[in-house]
Amino acid sequence: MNITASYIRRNLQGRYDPREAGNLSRIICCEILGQQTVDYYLGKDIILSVKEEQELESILSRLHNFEPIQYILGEARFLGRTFRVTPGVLIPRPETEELVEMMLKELSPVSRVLDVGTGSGCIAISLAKELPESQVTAWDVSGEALSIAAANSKALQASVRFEQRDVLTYEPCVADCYDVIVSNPPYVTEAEKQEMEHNVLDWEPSLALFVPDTDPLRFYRRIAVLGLEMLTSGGKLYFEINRAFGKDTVAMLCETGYRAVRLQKDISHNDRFVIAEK
Ligand SMILES: C[S@@+](CC[C@H](N)C(=O)[O-])C[C@H]1O[C@@H](n2cnc3c(N)ncnc32)[C@H](O)[C@@H]1O
Repeated sequence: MNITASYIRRNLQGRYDPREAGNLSRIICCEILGQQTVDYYLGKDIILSVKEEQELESILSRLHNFEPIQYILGEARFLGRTFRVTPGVLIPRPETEELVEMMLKELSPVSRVLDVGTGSGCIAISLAKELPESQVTAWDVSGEALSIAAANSKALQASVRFEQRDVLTYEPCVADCYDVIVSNPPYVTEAEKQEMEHNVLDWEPSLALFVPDTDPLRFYRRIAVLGLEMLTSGGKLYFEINRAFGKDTVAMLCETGYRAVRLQKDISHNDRFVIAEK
């Protein structure tokens, strides 16, 4: 193992488990310090300039504070594309990639799609890129998230209309007509905070994460009600959900009048997606 990689691993010992420390060491050496991956795995040493040594110390101190590596890099990968991320937006998750992959298999190529709570824009932009004949609109209440999403859209040359909307208070108008509404809204209950890792709790935006214990389905219920007005007949809802509330979400959608409601598991066998038809 190269000297820098073993120094990084030793430095992160106790803060990260050995597998994660190894992964971080590879990312730092290859993606930040510019070492070729093959040289990294061959254990070749890197000669660091004084500036690079200082940069390495700064990265290690940020990692000691549990800052996610994606915020340190300033980017995250989602379905083969690179998205800019800052602590103003949620870091896109693999489960959300699964949601988009499922949608790409099921959606008509010419769809009017609304993404509620777009964050980095990962869902909306991926759909717009993969379904270029569709019209994609994306809402978020956070101005900071919208400006990052818009920058990502521009960098990836996607066509997405971004609108600042609070879905909890928004009243639809006649122009709101969609074939599909997708959302990965905040869904972590306050009670679940205790089980969360520092890198999420201390760094990712609370606005993107939490819902009150007393009303864990608040976003899903509101979007379902809006969907009754804003979806075309046969239009679909696609939700990413908290694995603890699959059955409750299905029951709520059936009571609200949706049909063909299905609950799907993610790759880790957790209840993770709910799809419904108006
Ligand atoms: C879990 S994040 C999802 C971000 C992104 N769609 C993803 O999958 O990575 C939820 C998003 O909902 C937004 N949000 C929170 N409250 C909202 C509200 N009342 N109206 C609209 N968006 C809201 C947050 O700002 C955040 O960007």
